[in-house]
Formats: sequence, structure tokens, C-alpha cells
Amino acid sequence: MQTKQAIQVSELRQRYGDFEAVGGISFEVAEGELFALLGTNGAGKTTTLETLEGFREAGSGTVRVLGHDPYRDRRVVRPQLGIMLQEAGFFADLTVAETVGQWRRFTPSPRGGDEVLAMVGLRGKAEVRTRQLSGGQKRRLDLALALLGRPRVLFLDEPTTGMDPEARHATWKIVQELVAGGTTVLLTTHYLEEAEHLADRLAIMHRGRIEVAGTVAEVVAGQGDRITFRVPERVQVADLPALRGAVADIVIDGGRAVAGYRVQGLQGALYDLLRWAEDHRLELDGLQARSASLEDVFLRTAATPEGTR
Ligand SMILES: Nc1ncnc2c1ncn2[C@@H]1O[C@H](COP(=O)(O)OP(=O)(O)OP(=O)(O)O)[C@@H](O)[C@H]1O
Repeated sequence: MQTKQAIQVSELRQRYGDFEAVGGISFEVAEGELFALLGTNGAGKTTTLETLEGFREAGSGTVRVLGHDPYRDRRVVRPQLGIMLQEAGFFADLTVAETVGQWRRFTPSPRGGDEVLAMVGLRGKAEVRTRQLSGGQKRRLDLALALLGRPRVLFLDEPTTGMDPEARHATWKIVQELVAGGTTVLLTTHYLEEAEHLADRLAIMHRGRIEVAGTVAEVVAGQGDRITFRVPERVQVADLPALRGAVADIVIDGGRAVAGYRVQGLQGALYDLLRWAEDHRLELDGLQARSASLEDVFLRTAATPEGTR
């Protein structure tokens, strides 16, 4: 059976005046998949999301959500979307229950107010005024409102900003349950751990382009594992070993030189390093070895200098 694509973006470009905020991006999200859009500040994530949500017409390229143009066919598409913006405004004097009640009036066949509040763990706050909610609780109320219309596609723009780790994990669980129930989710986040935890696939944007995309394993593959240690005082940088062909880069940290290697496969490279240290009777201060992570890929992408794309 062919997988149906809930979201299709092909060569999307968006400009603000002379400035190109999105420079020709393409990706697809299958029904029931969670796709995370990561990127540096100003990379173009929100502009992309706003286009998919039908708030902006595509500058050029094509965008389809559930098979429709979300801008031109928004009457068809919008009722099937749940949207959690970066900042939603609530009326400060309304209670949580009243806020949900107001939104229900504008939502066709909405979920029950109690039901959505229970889903996001806010039933105990139903009678609290929204201005008294904490930042994390406000984000959960935002999520409750996005879920009212039983959306087939849910857009979450930095959903866990301001949440403590417990609330963040609780939110991840809610999102995982929605995905398990067949909801398609497009998420933006600055928390790489969140993408690692939730995303079936992800893309990293930088200056309007998708620099890398795939599953976490695909994105991280080939990035190289990392070994670092402080260069021992009686060793010249030129005398450091090349570990399976990898040459050390040196940074100065707290007045001491730190050697860093990017190697393919930790075990062999560590074996060589420890044997070298043993042969030279050296203690390797601050020795660290770790597998490549999404953070490595992100930081490398973010470090791509201007004019190199
Ligand atoms: N209305 C606008 N007018 C002019 N420039 C804009 C406008 N909205 C966004 N931009 C610019 O377009 C670029 C992309 O912005 P966008 O908000 O899409 O990025 P983002 O990836 O969501 O960033 P962040 O992670 O900081 O939220 C930025 O350089 C931003 O300054």
C-alpha cells in the first residue's frame, strides 16, 4: 500500500521584500508521521509553518496539506488542522474552562472541554484565570485549544518552551499518543532532545534552506564520533597521533590545549590512543569519547559561514 502524504512541500520560496526567508525547500510528511523542523534563529521555520497553515500564500513552489493548497482551499483544510502558535493570546480575565468554552463555539464538532483539559493535564486548573497560569501551563492550554477540533494534522511551534522537564515529558507523551492514533504532526523546536525523542524524521534549516534531512540515525550517520583530551604538558601538538587517519584539532580551554578528534568508530581509535598514551607513559587528562549526536550535526550546520551555500 502506498503511504499517503499529509504534507507536501516542493521548492517553496518566500520573500519579505528583498529578503528571501525561505530559499527553495522540499519535504514530505506521511500521514501519521511526526516530522520535526529544526534550525537556527531566523532560519525560516515559522515562515514555512505559516505557509502550511494557510496564513501566507506560497511565494513560489507548491505546498499541499491533505492534498489541498492550504491558502486557496483554506475552508476545506483549516477545519482539519490543529495549530499551536508560538504565542497565543488568551483573555487574562477568563478562566481556563471559559477560554476552552469560547473556542468550542467556533470549532465544528469539538471535543468536550473536560476531555481536552484532561488530555493536557489541566483539569485541576479549570477555574483558574489564564493570567494566573505558569508559562508551561499556558503552553498546555494552547495545546488543548489546538486539539479541540480533532485535527488530522497538528502544527506545533515550539510547544514545550517554558516547561519544566516533567511537564515537557508529559507533553511528549500526549504528542506520542496523538501520533499513535494517526495524527500527523509537524513540530518546530529548539530542543534537540525533543526532536530526538519524538521525530520519525527531521530536517535542519539554516538561512532558508534545508541543510540535512532524514531519520535521526540517517542525519547523524557519517558525522564522526568525538574523542577529546587535554594535551599533556610535555607533548608537542605536532607529536599527537593521527588516530586511524584522523588528525587532532586544537582548541584552548582555560589556558590548556585540548585535542579533539572526529573519528569513524570509537573503539579502534580509542584503542590506538590508549596504546600511544601507554607507550609514552602519559596520563590523558579530561579524556572523553562519545558517539556523534544530533547536537553535533546542528552545531556544524549552524556554523556554515555565509556565502557557502
Ligand atoms: N514580517 C516579516 N518581515 C520581514 N522579515 C521577516 C518577517 N518575518 C520574518 N522575517 C525574517 O525572515 C527570516 C525567517 O524568519 P522565521 O520567523 O521564519 O524564522 P524561524 O526559523 O522561525 O526563527 P526562530 O527560531 O527565531 O523563531 C528571519 O530573518 C526574519 O527576520
